[in-house]
Amino acid sequence: MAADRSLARSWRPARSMASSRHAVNHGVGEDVIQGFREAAAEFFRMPAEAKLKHYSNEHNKHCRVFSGSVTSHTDTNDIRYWRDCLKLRCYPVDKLMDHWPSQPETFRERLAKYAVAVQELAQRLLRLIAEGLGLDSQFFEGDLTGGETMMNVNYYPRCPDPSLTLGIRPHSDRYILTVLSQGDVTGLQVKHKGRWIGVQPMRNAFVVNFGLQLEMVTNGVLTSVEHRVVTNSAKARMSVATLIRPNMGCRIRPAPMMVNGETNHRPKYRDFTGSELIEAYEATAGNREALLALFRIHHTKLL
Ligand SMILES: O=C(O)CCC(=O)C(=O)O
Ligand SMILES: [Fe+2]
Repeated sequence: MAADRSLARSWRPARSMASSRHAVNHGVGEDVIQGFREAAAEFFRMPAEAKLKHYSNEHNKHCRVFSGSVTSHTDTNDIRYWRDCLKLRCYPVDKLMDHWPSQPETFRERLAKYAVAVQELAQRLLRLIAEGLGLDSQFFEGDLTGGETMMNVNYYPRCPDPSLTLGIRPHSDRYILTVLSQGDVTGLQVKHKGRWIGVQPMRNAFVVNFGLQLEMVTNGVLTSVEHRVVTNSAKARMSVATLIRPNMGCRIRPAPMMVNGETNHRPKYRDFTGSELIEAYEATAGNREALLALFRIHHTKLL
């Protein structure tokens, strides 16, 4: 497929690559991206009462609005989180769209187009990642990515004093892959060699972030990206994160192709289910090191 070759040239990962990249030439139409972004922005512009009916802190709901975010267990100061989030399950669309907000009127139709296009892009990226790792190109298909896809539509209002707030705490995403549309306002930062570095927005490009599940499935070859969002006093910001998820009951383990008996290639992580991953993620507030520690195998050294 021509689009695949062009995406591969711009994107194909090497072994041990950096864990957050921009995807361009991705084949998702500007009308699809901007169409959904406009509908989502309109959702957040609705009066508080209209949004309030979706408000919930129940994690299992298919669609909910909430504000702020839990305090990271690594926070020692009193940071406030400056975010409203519309969190919903977005794919497969036919099964889930009745749960989505019915206002604004264009919302469901535009989300359906966006969710299908981004799902297809994620599948193409996963095939390229598998090939880049020397795995079968279909390696990630099936249980590892077969759960209902999640979406965070994040809205960060202008903040009078950004020094007192964060948009989102430092975290790695939990699953295989996140495809993020960050719009054209800065705010996303990734950790690189111990420092936070801003990811400059590129119109219509997607930021692709590797998640913790991918880090463990590749036995640490592809590392998950730690990221956070800072606020600003000049402009509100909106991002749309699409998270590809496993079937919750399936067993997840380092890919057999990536482990063997040699010291450097022993399995670094034990096997676990998608539900265990979620539990561990909640317990560690998405902190990469703390979460990986819960699944790490400690091999005894033979003298
Ligand atoms: O707003 C962003 O750019 C990042 C959002 C994010 O990290 C998330 O929803 O998990
Ligand atoms: Fe994230």
